[in-house]
Amino acid sequence: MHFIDVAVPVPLRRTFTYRAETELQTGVRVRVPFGNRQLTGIVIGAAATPRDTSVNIKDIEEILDTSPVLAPVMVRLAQWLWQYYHHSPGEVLHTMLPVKIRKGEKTGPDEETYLVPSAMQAEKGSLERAPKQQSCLHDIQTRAETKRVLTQRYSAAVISALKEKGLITESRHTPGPQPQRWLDTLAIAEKPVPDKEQAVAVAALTNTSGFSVSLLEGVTGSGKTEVYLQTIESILKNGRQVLILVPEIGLTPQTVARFQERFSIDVGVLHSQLNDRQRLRVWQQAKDGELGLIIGTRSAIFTPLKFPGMLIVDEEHDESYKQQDGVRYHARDLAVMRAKEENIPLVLGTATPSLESLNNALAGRYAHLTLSQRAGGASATNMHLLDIRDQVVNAGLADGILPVMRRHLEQGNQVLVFINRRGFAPALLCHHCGYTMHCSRCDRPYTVHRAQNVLQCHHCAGTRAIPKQCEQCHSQDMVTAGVGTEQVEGALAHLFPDAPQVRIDSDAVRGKDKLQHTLNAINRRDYQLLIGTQILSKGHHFPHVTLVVVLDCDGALFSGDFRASEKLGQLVTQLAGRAGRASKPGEMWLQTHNPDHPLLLDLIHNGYAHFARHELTERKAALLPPHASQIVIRAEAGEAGQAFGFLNQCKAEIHRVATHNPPAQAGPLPGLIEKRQGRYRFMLVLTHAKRAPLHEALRLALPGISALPEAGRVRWSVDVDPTDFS
Ligand SMILES: Nc1ncnc2c1ncn2[C@@H]1O[C@H](COP(=O)(O)OP(=O)(O)OP(=O)(O)O)[C@@H](O)[C@H]1O
Ligand SMILES: [Zn+2]
Repeated sequence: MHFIDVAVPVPLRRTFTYRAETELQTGVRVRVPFGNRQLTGIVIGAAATPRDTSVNIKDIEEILDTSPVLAPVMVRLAQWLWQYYHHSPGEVLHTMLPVKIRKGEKTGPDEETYLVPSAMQAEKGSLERAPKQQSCLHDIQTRAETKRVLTQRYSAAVISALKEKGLITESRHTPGPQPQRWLDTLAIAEKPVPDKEQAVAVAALTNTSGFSVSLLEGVTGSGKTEVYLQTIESILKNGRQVLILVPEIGLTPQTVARFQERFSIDVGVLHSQLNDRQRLRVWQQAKDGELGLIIGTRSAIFTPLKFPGMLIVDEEHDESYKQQDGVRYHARDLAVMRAKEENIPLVLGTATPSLESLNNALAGRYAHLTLSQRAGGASATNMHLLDIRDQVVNAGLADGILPVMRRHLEQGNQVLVFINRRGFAPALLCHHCGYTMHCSRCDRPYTVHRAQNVLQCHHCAGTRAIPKQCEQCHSQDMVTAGVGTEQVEGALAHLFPDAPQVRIDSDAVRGKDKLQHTLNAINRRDYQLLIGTQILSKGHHFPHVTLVVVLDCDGALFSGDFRASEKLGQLVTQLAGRAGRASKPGEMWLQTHNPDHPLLLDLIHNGYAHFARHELTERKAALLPPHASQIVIRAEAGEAGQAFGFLNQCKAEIHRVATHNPPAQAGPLPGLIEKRQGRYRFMLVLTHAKRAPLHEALRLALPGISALPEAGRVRWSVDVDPTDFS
């Protein structure tokens, strides 16, 4: 009799012991009874023989796999995840596995129709006048191919001719795995000669074996992608797989095409818009070692690899790597654990490192590679502050910026105007009584959207018609306050009627294709004026943009979020990086009411590298991450007192159990957005200079917290290494 530890899909923070006739491999799926249900679980390992064998330990009912769906490395990663993020194993596996695997469905590819050579031999010379048929027959004879693939290569007529001649037949079966299939087509296309720093980086990364983490800190346009391309060349040639993570909106067809074109291999692509079947297919192919290269967003970090060679996290500072619900994991941190478990190198690339990664590099825990020059002779963007105090400002545009814009437009170049707010205006108010139209579920002003003619709440997405009169005093004198992209677009159309313009925000470019078309049109120079939000700031290559204007950066200087200045530094630097990427030099102007602010001055004059190092010393002085560890417990409820009360009880419980070396507890504090969708939001912030005692305190407190009667009444969650305090 064997006792087995099984992770089952329930929200409890523990695994369960079952009995099996035989020993079971770690990572196989099993059907187990749970209460009066039957669930699909994953074998985590052998369990200790229970001390009290009289407790009713149930039998495993069915073993679903002959080989594990999760390799031992991935099982260890899962265990790390549920311990580190204090989550239930069930929820962790839910996050890690494709839906169809979780549901206990059959793994492996579906049956396919193959075209195979028949026993009949072609008569000599019979295909001489049909070269297409000859070549098709040749393909079929040399390699088993599916009908699907062959009909992409040959016309239906060619295939049916061969069938009629009795030279080929159809056969249906499940394809066996074709490990390292990419080696059949792998070829290296023409590539630029790396500059000195690129060459050093490529050499350093190519010479590592086993586990290591390297921070590749390369200014925007310095050719980091080229470094990845040249580094993974030898890895792919050696039959090893490479997994590349990119930010949510950095995964464009151009990115994928760049890798495909360089290597002439299939690239497995994983993003949130795939359906379950597509996702399972890539997952399975990667697991069978058929795909050499997989590029994906956050959750692609869970892709199994049969021949792991290297992990790359591009734009490692990007916020989209942190999941903000369920298991709130950070894909970059997970990549470090994954690389360690797989014993392979990890590359973290960015122009604007997160303070976490920078700190690790400066402390010598990560190798530090730098690219300080732009590639191909492009020069760095010049940055300037525009003091807009006492200036006339119209729709967010100060008088002083207009001649600068005109100069660039007259030279035929493109100008990018950045404003981080979509819609026409962030508020609608009554000019008579001052009443502001607001969403009652979130207690926040509605944003005015002129294009759709609605008011929209940006916190819950709720909409309503734009009222003709004030709800409070019935005056018809309703005015907007503040500026959004739509308003800037309208104003620019008046100011520069000859410059074709395009707006790029999530309203204007819904869907992946729309964004793609717009980006292509920009690079075809269909537009001269680009007005956009965050979407424009990341990774895109705009060779004709020579001027970037940031309409407002003052908000971030006075934010309640201690990461606001780091984020501002990253945003401004990435935006500056969109200008002057080709032969023409670029410049950037930041409109501000605070031209003497030391933060802005440091960023403008000394660049992000200096700015970030200075931020690190500030964080150290304030005992904030990465010089301390944090965990947040959040709670939401329809009544503010309920959420607040629950967190107070959490605080007391932590205080009770963490007698030795306890964490500092701040709160309960209201979230930066106090109310959302009718629920009040509070948080309890735990901070400790050391990670281990912080986690230990929470681990000890969680059973007591979960048992609180309030725990069943409020919506609460644990967020380890929080990045978002909204
Ligand atoms: N050694 C080189 N010689 C000539 N051109 C190069 C070289 N390396 C890269 N390039 C070109 O320079 C441009 C920028 O390179 P790449 O996209 O790799 O930079 P990046 O650092 O990833 O950019 P970013 O972080 O700003 O998105 C590309 O057009 C690329 O083809
Ligand atoms: Zn709302």
